[in-house]
Amino acid sequence: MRELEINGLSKLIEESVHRATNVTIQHHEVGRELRAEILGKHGGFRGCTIWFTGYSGAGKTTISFALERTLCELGLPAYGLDGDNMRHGVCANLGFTPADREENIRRVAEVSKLFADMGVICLSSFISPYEKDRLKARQIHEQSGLDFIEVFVNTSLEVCESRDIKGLYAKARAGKIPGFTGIDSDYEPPTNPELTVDAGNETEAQSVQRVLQYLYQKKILPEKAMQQLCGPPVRELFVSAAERADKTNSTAEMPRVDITEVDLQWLQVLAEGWATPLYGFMRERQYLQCMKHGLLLDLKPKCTEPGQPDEDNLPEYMIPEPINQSIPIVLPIDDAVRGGLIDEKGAPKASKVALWYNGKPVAILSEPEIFPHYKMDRVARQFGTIDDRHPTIKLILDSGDWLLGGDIEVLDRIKFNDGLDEYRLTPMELRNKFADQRADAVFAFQLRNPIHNGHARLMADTRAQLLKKHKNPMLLLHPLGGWTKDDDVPLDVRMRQHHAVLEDGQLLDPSWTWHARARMAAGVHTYIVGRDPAGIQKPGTADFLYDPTHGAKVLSMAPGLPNLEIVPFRVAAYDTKNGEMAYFDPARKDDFLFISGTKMRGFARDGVQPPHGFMVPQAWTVLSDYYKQLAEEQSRQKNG
Ligand SMILES: Nc1ncnc2c1ncn2[C@@H]1O[C@H](COP(=O)(O)OS(=O)(=O)O)[C@@H](OP(=O)(O)O)[C@H]1O
Ligand SMILES: Nc1ncnc2c1ncn2[C@@H]1O[C@H](COP(=O)(O)OP(=O)(O)O)[C@@H](O)[C@H]1O
Repeated sequence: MRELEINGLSKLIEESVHRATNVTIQHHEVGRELRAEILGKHGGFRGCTIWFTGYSGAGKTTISFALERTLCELGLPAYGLDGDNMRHGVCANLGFTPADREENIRRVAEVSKLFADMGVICLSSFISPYEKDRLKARQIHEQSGLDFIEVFVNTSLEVCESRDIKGLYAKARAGKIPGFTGIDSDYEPPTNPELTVDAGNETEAQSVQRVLQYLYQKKILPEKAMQQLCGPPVRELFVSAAERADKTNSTAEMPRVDITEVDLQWLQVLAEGWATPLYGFMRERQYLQCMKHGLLLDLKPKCTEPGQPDEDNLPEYMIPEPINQSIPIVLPIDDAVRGGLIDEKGAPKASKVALWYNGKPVAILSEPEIFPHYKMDRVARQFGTIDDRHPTIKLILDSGDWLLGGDIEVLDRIKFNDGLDEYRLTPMELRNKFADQRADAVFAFQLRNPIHNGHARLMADTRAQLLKKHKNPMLLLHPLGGWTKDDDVPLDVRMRQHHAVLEDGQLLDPSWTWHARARMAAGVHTYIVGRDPAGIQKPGTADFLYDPTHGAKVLSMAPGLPNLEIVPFRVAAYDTKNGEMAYFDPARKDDFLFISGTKMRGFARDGVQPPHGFMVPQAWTVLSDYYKQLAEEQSRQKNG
């Protein structure tokens, strides 16, 4: 036996395998489909092997066991096979010579194949240092018609050695473990893995998320499970870095459409995945679904009329359930632009159009579709009035009479270069932040005003409420960017004011706060909802355009917003008796002083100090300094 260990056991095994001559493959009576039916609450056969390779300490076990837990919790059968564990059983008689490693990989590949054949997602983590052994493992699977997904856990030897969680590198350096991978035994990195994870630089959660995203793309992770995990999947519309130069050059050959700043903002919304699952600017079909039903029902490219066959039932056009979409995302063009894009029969001249902003191509729109822009209909439905003293109504009514729909590829990240781009995280970046912080619930508070202590109290109370069900609820503080009312406090000043509130730390603790703009695509589950957004007034009057309570009521019954929890907004006002912001108590209504956004701005403008306890003092300083500066500028301009 000792001799065998030294010479390697694999020779003997090879011989014994070859010795098994009079054997015939026996066929099962149960096939993969039936096994899948028994195993999976998600239906369909999903058996495959995900093979993690990398140095000892790279993160193979950590990632695969985290995946095993996540997949099992989602109702997907998964099993982690691990080098250390297998070497306590099936491979207990193998050492670490190249021949023993070869036999180790052969055996575990065969075991993995059986798990995968049964319908299990098999997570195999083995150093598997040699390319030829991994190739053999792949062949073992592919010969049986099973997917083999090689994941290179690419952590450098230096990082693995510095981690040295089992103390093996120290021993190997001291010469106590001969043939240790990376020290005196080779590791051949995969040349063409299905996926590489940068586990030396990213967090565990990010590595796990990357594998999950891959499994989702390969349809091993079903849509429903992915949604359960992190909300609706995010559809980003950027070209990849590798394609950027070629695609940018190709725009020179395309018809050009110049877009406005507002169009560019919508392009950003589309590109970053805020409008998931839209592929681009709405075509007529999606525009009608949105305007007339307030929902996205599918992503099919063509409209049909009664009696016409409704084709295009391709999986990429279907969505599992209707999604709320009450705002159209469209690209208006005028007669002249339309004229340049169509031939004499009215058909598009080119299959691709370049969208330009500020003298630069920013996106490619494919398979263009041009349809009429019924602006009055749009405005009346969306705003409940056609009064063009409302600035957005005016903007729409002044825009082109046609809409240009089509799939979009955005050439580069859209930046606004106003010093605030660092806060404009994409939904995927936000999800990663939340995952890093191990947030198990995310709640959002959107505002266009500075934060006073009543707001802060509401956010803190919401967190306390969520802590009854969750371990680490995080707040997404969501100041509105873009155009707001002319007399609003500008975004950069509000951001500084928000920072001052967070730095004070008494009401809002920065450890559970991340500020940025966001929507559900970023993984938000809980909203704090008050009155209708921004309390819009009838132009030229002091009356509300909508019933102020309707916003919350409508949202609470809106279709197509699954898994959204709404925490009611409780009105806070200044309690003059106790000298603090508190929830309004109708029984003591005379004790309360309501300080609206307008009143607050008025105080700051007039240099009036708000009552003690209304706002964090440093945050008030940010505001009053801004108004002081504004007044000085105005008087300078007046004087010359
Ligand atoms: N000489 C030597 N080289 C590498 N690793 C060693 C060695 N001796 C013991 N160990 C421990 O065994 C684990 C690796 O087993 P594997 O089955 O994955 O190795 S291999 O694929 O056959 O190369 C490995 O576990 P991980 O750290 O999880 O990779 C080590 O804990
Ligand atoms: N992105 C990451 N992915 C996986 N593990 C990570 C990551 N970042 C840090 N680690 C840490 O690295 C160590 C990896 O150990 P382990 O999973 O046992 O590696 P292996 O199975 O490859 O030997 C763990 O302590 C883990 O917490």
